[in-house]
Amino acid sequence: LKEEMVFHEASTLGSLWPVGYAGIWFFPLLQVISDFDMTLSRFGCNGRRCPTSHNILDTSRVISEDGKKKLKDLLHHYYPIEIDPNRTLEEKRPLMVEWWTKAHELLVQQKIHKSDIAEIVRESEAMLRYRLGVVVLSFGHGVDTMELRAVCLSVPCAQGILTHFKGPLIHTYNKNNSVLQGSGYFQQLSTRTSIILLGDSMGDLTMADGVPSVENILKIGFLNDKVEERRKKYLDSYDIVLESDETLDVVNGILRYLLGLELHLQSLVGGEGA
Ligand SMILES: Nc1ccn([C@@H]2O[C@H](COP(=O)(O)O)[C@@H](O)[C@H]2O)c(=O)n1
Repeated sequence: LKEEMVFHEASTLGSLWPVGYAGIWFFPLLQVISDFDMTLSRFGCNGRRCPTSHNILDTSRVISEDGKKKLKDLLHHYYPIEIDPNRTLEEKRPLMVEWWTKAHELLVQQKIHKSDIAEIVRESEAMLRYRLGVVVLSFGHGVDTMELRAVCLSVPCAQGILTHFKGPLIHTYNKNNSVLQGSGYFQQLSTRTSIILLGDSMGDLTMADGVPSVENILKIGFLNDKVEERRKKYLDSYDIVLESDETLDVVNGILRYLLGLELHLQSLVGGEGA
């Protein structure tokens, strides 16, 4: 069964639950909605920060020294705002748009070749917490949902060169159905009324807004940075808070538990897959 759970590539919008899985009770009712950066990917390793999707590009060999400096200055200015527990989300939203917009403008100026991207990602220090063997709706942004083995750069390219970023802009604090409009994603999964939501910021809490007929939602928050200052807010908002945990062990434990229940129920009625 574990093998059955390692199937499609993660994080493609519109993907369905693993083909061939015979579950009949819990799993057809379940969807996982996850943030990508610092949630599926790691925040740190051996005492060092791991890069975000943006950081991978920002610090790579395809960016000029001047470009790198400007992108770094933006990070140093806006990241403290992003994680400031004393600012409201309303205050943060326009500033995040400002950050993403300025960063994207700088990236476009760099004339990045699409063909360089996969190698840049391979060369980077980005790491997944775990090779999650299930299909997830993953909220990425800008440099868009980047798998670590091969990047799908969701940006239009002219002759393979980055020309601009496609909208809608998804940043840390606007992740909800408004940015998925027209994708039909939530409609496709409308029978999956139980949700496991994974995030690392207060902005990730709204990722399931717009899912029709939610019956159960379990929100799991990774508290990676400024743990002391932000603990209370996270505990008030997430059902489970994982502090400085670079694994997906808790999530996998929950999925395994559900799978165990599923198999048990199937065996009681002599169902398929028992
Ligand atoms: N130009 C940028 C913009 C954002 N970031 C970082 O990416 C992270 C994205 O995390 P989410 O939880 O929103 O998926 C965010 O924490 C920003 O710090 C960046 O590095 N460069």
